[in-house]
Amino acid sequence: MTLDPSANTLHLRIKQQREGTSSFILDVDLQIPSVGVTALFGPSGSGKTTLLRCISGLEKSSKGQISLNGEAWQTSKSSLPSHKRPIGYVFQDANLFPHLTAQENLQFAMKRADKNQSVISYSEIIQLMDIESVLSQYPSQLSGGERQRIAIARALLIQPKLLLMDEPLAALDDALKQEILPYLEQLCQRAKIPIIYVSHSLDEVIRLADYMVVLEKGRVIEEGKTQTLLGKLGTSFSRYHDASVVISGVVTRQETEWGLSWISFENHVIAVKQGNEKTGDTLRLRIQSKDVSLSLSNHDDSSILNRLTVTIDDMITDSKDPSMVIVRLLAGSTPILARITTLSAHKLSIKRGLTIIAQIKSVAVLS
Ligand SMILES: Nc1ncnc2c1ncn2[C@@H]1O[C@H](COP(=O)(O)OP(=O)(O)OP(=O)(O)O)[C@@H](O)[C@H]1O
Repeated sequence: MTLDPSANTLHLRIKQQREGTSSFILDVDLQIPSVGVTALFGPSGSGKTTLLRCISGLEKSSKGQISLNGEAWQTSKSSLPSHKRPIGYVFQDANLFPHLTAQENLQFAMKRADKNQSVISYSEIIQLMDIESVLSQYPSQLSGGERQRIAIARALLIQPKLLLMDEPLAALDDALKQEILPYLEQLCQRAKIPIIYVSHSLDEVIRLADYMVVLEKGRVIEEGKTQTLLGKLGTSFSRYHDASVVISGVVTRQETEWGLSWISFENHVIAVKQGNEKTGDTLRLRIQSKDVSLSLSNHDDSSILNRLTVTIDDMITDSKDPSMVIVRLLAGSTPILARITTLSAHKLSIKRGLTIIAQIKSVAVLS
């Protein structure tokens, strides 16, 4: 890959070998979009945290080139020290100063702020993270979710050019995760800077990330737009039980008497439970492969509302469970995955090019 330092991307060409006994080598060559959220995904020990540490300048032995929108932070000849890199960092644990109130923690960050950069104002972030009522509390008096919201606000108040988030929800229980995710969604949609988000959770990645980088043993094995990668067969996550696709569509009809909105994409429509959306709004829908079944005929005597006429594009056996296959379907050019038993695939004579009915049992509205 050629490194074009003038382009509007975060360029990372990094080689880093851990000193000491570890044989781990991180070796990546990436051009990450300079807007939106990029998820770093991969098994434990694949090098996600090491990559974030290299970007932030904490790994002194890292070699290579790092630049954001043409501004070089590291070259083969020089390296900007960590404290001079305009980066906000959110860790798994909030790491707030315990002897300062939430507000004093934020004020401390504001003293470090880059005066030439304006990512977000104090009032905006207080409102976005909904932390006004807890500003006078000390960290020990806050819930885990509140602490993490203060930590996110603090990272943004230094007015960084890049935000790194290393499993920011990992230390929270499921209920707190669900509580904080909407704040993160809002933040990710409104932030004017690139965000790199490390997670083990496909659910978080699907909700938050526009772009995905999958690491394995220090190398990039998959990379691309989230929506495109999710619709592929043979990726590391397509065999997951919660493997899903994301479809963007427009609300074209609402039936309030039935509590439904109809979402159109290409020549297809999908019904979803009506929420706050209005006709004309664009929605992102998540369809899990386990919620899609296949039928050779269109049963309009079925309780399943969403039945799409699709074409079989491809199919693979789940390498971890040979009794299951994952079938890639095309609704127009939009991919949908179905996870069905190998026996069903055999009985239906599933093969490429076959026109078939995809029955979708459940659809989640993402945003
Ligand atoms: N301080 C260290 N000294 C030596 N080796 C280390 C050190 N920290 C991590 N490693 C090794 O570097 C490799 C990458 O670790 P890293 O923490 O970057 O992975 P990760 O993908 O973030 O994992 P996890 O998802 O578990 O956080 C691993 O093999 C790990 O054992």
